[in-house]
Order: sequence, then structure tokens, then C-alpha cells
Amino acid sequence: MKLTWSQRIGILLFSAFVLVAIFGPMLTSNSPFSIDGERLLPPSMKYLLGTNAIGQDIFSQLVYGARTTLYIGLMVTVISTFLSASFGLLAGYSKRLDPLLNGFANMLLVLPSLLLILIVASFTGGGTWQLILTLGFLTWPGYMKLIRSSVLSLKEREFVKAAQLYNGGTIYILRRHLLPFVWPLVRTKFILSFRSAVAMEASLSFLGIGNPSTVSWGKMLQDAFSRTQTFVTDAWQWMIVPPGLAILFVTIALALVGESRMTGNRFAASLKRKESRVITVKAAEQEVGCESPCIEGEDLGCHLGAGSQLSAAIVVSDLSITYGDKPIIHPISFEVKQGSITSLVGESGSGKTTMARTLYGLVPHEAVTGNVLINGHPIYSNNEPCAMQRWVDAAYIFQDPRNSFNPIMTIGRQFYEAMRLQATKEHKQTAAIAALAEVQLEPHVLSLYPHQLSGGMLSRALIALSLVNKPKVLIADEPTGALDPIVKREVFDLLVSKVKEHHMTLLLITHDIPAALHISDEIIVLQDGFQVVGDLKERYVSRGKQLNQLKHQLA
Ligand SMILES: Nc1ncnc2c1ncn2[C@@H]1O[C@H](COP(=O)(O)OP(=O)(O)OP(=O)(O)O)[C@@H](O)[C@H]1O
Repeated sequence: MKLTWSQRIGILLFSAFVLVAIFGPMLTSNSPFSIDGERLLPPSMKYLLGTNAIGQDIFSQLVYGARTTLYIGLMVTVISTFLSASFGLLAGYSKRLDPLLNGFANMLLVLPSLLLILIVASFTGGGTWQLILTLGFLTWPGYMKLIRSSVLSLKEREFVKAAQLYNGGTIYILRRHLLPFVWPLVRTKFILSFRSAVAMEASLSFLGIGNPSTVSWGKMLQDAFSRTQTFVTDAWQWMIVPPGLAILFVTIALALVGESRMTGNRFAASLKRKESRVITVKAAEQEVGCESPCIEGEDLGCHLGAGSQLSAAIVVSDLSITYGDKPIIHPISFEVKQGSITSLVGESGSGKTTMARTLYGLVPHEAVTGNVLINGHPIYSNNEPCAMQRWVDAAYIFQDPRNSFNPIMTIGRQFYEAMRLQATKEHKQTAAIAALAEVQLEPHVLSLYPHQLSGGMLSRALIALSLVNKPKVLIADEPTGALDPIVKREVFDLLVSKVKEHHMTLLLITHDIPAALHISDEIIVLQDGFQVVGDLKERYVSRGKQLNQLKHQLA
């Protein structure tokens, strides 16, 4: 990351204070507590900043005070930032923990924080660690709420759903997929916390709450303000100004460090990127060296397919979907034959995407009634391993290739992640390069970030990702929807040719009826959540045929 000038100045200034805190005692031979000078002496060679009202050396107090102030600031910041980040991530990600953590944060937020800190600090005594714990435990909720709301929206994005589907654990997803996005917030919180902890420590010491056996800048100020001599003589110039300026400069230094371009630009840019990503997995044993079966439905005793169902890659029976009390898909039943291409067409809002997502188990169970089998394995099963079988049997391509990948991970890393079973890195690399070659992409694409690829290249990379683990079924939701007509045609043809070459079953969701008619063995038409059959379907399809003819004539 490139630092701005203001950040460099801030870092330099802050480093100077840290150096003083670490090596400062070497700069002075006077003890900050010993009373060996006369009272209120002006600055001299012996007492560089004079003496205070009881004859202690102000310079050595300032130097030793830097240690206390920065130490308390650092500890408070570490505790507060850690709590903000971990509670924010957990509350945003886990529906179960959210009410508890968010409720607790709300409670702390509505209470007047300064008053709360004063009360707790005065009850817990004036020790350094009491102060650190009080400030650390009472100052996390604000940024926790910010991180939580970012995670709430991030977790709905498709690359997070993909990670969940290939069995990524909660900690893995939080660390690998969500933390990098909220990291700029965490960093900003760290810097702001440090700044406010320094100011807060000074204020509390100034109010007399703090460790009486240590020296800090706040205590120096409190000491100065409590003596009348400070103001009736020139002593204020060396009793108040040095610690006051020290607090001011540390605060300014941290404010300059915190003025991060990353916080603005990259975070906003990364959040702007929306959905979509291929969800795929089956470790292709021959290519990635997965010797034992990765997940075998038969072994799990969850293969429900029998008789005619074995010839069907997808079986949908009496499936209906309701969000709240709004029915989206009315009871529908159909089968998609093994090795066939079936298109799901319909007007905008007819329920195509909802249907496709339901087939892949991406819709909450409570919204679904009826059954879906992919390769004989139930998608909505209480038996978790059976339900997870879908990521072995099938791959899913979401809309919009531009935003299909996690924007802050290389393409290669996202390929390897989808294959992260027993395979070694070399095997994964070989398999990924082979899959890219199938779609005419060079191996170096693996080292690129999604924004470094064109829309067409990204679409090809997505198809490669869907092929890399050799699924039997591919569900593609408008895979070319965001491309221009020429690239769209190329990518469409590539997808269909690869599906045929690998004897896969394709369920294609599309608006493009002529294209659907051209490639499909079967068409399913949806209208307002109902399956259109009989004459109506004929009419719908013949309209598509007419459009096709018109297109040929125009061509
Ligand atoms: N999570 C949701 N909560 C409530 N309603 C939803 C949700 N998702 C979709 N819907 C509703 O379901 C209906 C079907 O939406 P869907 O996205 O499946 O349509 P579609 O046919 O794929 O449309 P398009 O072709 O424009 O993408 C719409 O009325 C939409 O408002």
C-alpha cells in the first residue's frame, strides 16, 4: 500500500514518541518521582523543562509519562479492536449469536459511555490494568456495529455462499473471505481507539482516576491544574504546555496515520462488487490425486434415486417456494434427463432464478416444500452429508461474470480453494491449468485478480472453474447475461460444447428463447411462478421460433 505524505508524517511523529517511551529513560538521569530540585524552577541545563510545584523534574516525568500513556493506549486499543472485530464478525455471520452480541452492544451504546467509564473505573480502583480493562471493555460497540453491518451484507454474496457450500468452516470463512473485506475498518478502529485511549487516559488521570504510583501526561496536567502557583507564576509554561503538547501531537500523529486512502478507496471498491460465482466441487480423482472417494452418496446411504429416477439428473416433485406469505413458485414437478440440455425460460420476475437457486439448495429450508433430487441425492435433507453431496454432483454458475469471484483473491487461489480436498498444491495447479486450457485461457491467469480480466475472460474462467472438478450436472443462471452480443455468443457456444464434451447435464436459465430453442432438448416455461404447459407453452415456444426465423432472415 502506498502511503500518503500525511500518513508518513504521522508515522514519523508517532515513532518519535515510541522511541522516547522506549529509550527515554537513557536521556535523563533524574527520577520522575524524586524531589531533589527546588520548587517551580524554570528550564535549565539540569532540569530541561524545569521543576513542578513539589520540585520534581518535569522532563523526566514527560519521558516516563510517555511509557505509561502509550502502554495504556496500546493495551486498550488491542482489547477494544479485538472485541469489535471478533464480535462484529460473529454477530454478522451467525444468526444465533447476533441477538446476544448486538443486544449487548446496543445496551452499552445507549448508556452514557464517559459516565459508565467513570463509575466502573472508580469502583475498580485506580490500577493501570483496571483502567486498561475498563476502557477496553467499554469502547468496542461502535465499530462492532459497523463491522457487523458489513458482514451482514457480505455474507449474502455468492463467493461466501460458495465457500459455505464446499464445506468451509465458520472460522475459515470469517478469516479468509470476510476479514479481508472488513480489515480497513479494523485498522481504522485500531488507530482511532489508540487516539481516544490516549486522550481518555489523560482525562481520567486528570480527574484523579488512575494509578497514583505511576506518572502519566494526564497526571502531570492534573497536578499542574490543582496548584494555584501554576497560574500565578510563569510555571504554567513548563508544567502545562509540555504534557499538553505531547497529548496533542500524539493525537495528531494518530489522526494522520488513520487518514488512509485504503479505507476509502479499496474498501468501497471491494464492496461495490456484487454477486456471482461458480460454486463447484468434486475433486477429480484422476487429475487432482484424490485417492479415496471425496464424498460418495451411496456410502452415506442417502441415494434415493431408483428406477426411472436414475435416468434423471434432476428430479423435482411438488416443489413450491414461499417467502414469508408470498408464494414465488407454485407446486411444480419435472425431470431433467441425464446428459440433456434443458432450458428454463420465462419473463422477468417469473421465478427462474429462485427456482435455480432452490435446485442447488441455496434457498432457506423453511421457504421450500416438496423434494429435489440431484443424481438421486436429496437437496433438502436433514442429513447434512447427504445435502452436501450436491457440491460433488453439481456446479452452479451465477449471473454476472464480472463480479463472480472474490475481488481480493487471485483467480488461482479461488480455483485451489474449490478443490481443497486431499489434493496437493501441484495437483491443484495442474488441474486448474488444464481446465483453463479447455477454455483457451493461459496459465498465467491463475496469478491475476478478477479485475485484471475482461468480461469474456472472466466468463471463460468461470466455465473452467465449473469444469475443474468434473460435476455431472451444471446449473447456469444467465451465464452470459452481462456480456456484449458477440462475446455472449462465443461464451454460450463454449459452454454448450464443453457440456456435451464432458457428457454433463445442463439446466440453463435464460431470457433468450431463440438461443434456448437452438440448443435445448427440453424447455420449461415459467410464468408468475407457475409452470406453463399445453397450448400456452406451445404458443410461448412458437413465439420464440418466430423470433429465431426473423433473426435468420435479418442475418
Ligand atoms: N429473497 C427474496 N425475498 C422475497 N422475494 C423474493 C426474493 N427473491 C426473489 N423474490 C421475488 O421472487 C420473484 C421471482 O424472482 P426471480 O429473481 O426468481 O425472477 P427471475 O425470473 O429470475 O427474474 P429475472 O429474469 O429478471 O432475473 C420476484 O417477484 C421477486 O421479487
